[in-house]
Amino acid sequence: MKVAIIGCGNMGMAFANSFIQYNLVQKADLLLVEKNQERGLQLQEQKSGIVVDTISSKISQADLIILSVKPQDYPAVSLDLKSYINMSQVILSIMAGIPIAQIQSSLSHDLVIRAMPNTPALLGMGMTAFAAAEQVGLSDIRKVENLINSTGRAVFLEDEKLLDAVTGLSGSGPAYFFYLIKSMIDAGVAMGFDPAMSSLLVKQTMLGSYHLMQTSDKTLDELIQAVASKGGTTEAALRVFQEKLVGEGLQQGIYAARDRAVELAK
Ligand SMILES: NC(=O)C1=CN([C@@H]2O[C@H](COP(=O)(O)OP(=O)(O)OC[C@H]3O[C@@H](n4cnc5c(N)ncnc54)[C@H](O)[C@@H]3O)[C@@H](O)[C@H]2O)C=CC1
Ligand SMILES: O=C(O)[C@@H]1CCC=N1
Repeated sequence: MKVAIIGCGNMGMAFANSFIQYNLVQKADLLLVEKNQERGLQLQEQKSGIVVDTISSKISQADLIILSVKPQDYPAVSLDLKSYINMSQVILSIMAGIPIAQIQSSLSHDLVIRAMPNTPALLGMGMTAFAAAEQVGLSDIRKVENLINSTGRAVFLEDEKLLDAVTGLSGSGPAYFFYLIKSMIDAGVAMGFDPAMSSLLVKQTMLGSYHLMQTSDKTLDELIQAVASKGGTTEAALRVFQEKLVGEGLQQGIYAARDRAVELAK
């Protein structure tokens, strides 16, 4: 399969490297279109594929074209791409917010799949949800799903609109996790630990808790109760979280991310 990736930053290359690692795409069949000169040179040194800096007739040979530029850069990309695209090519967009219909009309092209991955894709541990235009056949959906599976887990959504919620939940989700960990490490430092010790205490706690959650029969509420002794320390912390509306704040943040995804299409 020949694949072209337009925009070879964090996510574009997370995808490219997974395809190569699992032998789904050969390096000779991977066209990397990267506008930034410095980044292009870096990719050339890494020998991950054929690196070019502009969209040209070379792209017409690709079976699949992945759009992984920032949504704000898409209008310029679509103007260039429109002249080279051919009818049988499948477009896979991982851009936040931009709906399938908008991509179809800007490229005058039917076969569009839209996906929302996240950065653990760099390790093959990503979570991606995707939806497809009704014109895309099952065989093309399967091919794209196989590729996405090399970056982690994939779920197909019948309702494309939910992709904005996915963006707020799992697309941006890694940042929320790191934010939480950082806040805990900062609290450890404020209580007198050096940063390395605080980091160890927090990260191992999160790792162990994740595995406990995944292997236990208990619900999340029951797991919380198992830590929070009556009249004990955890209860004291949870009371403050409730007073400060930590849970609600987190939820409001997630809705704001979802709403921003909707705005990015405008
Ligand atoms: N970073 C993340 O956690 C996630 C990002 N996304 C989406 O993935 C897309 C890319 O995000 P990142 O990889 O984080 O951004 P990035 O900034 O790391 O990569 C974008 C790349 O596109 C290149 N570029 C811009 N205009 C170009 C053009 N005309 N031709 C060729 N290359 C061009 C830039 O030089 C840059 O290297 C965005 O649309 C974002 O919404 C989706 C899920 C998660
Ligand atoms: O922040 C963003 O816009 C992108 C989409 C999901 C994660 N990063």
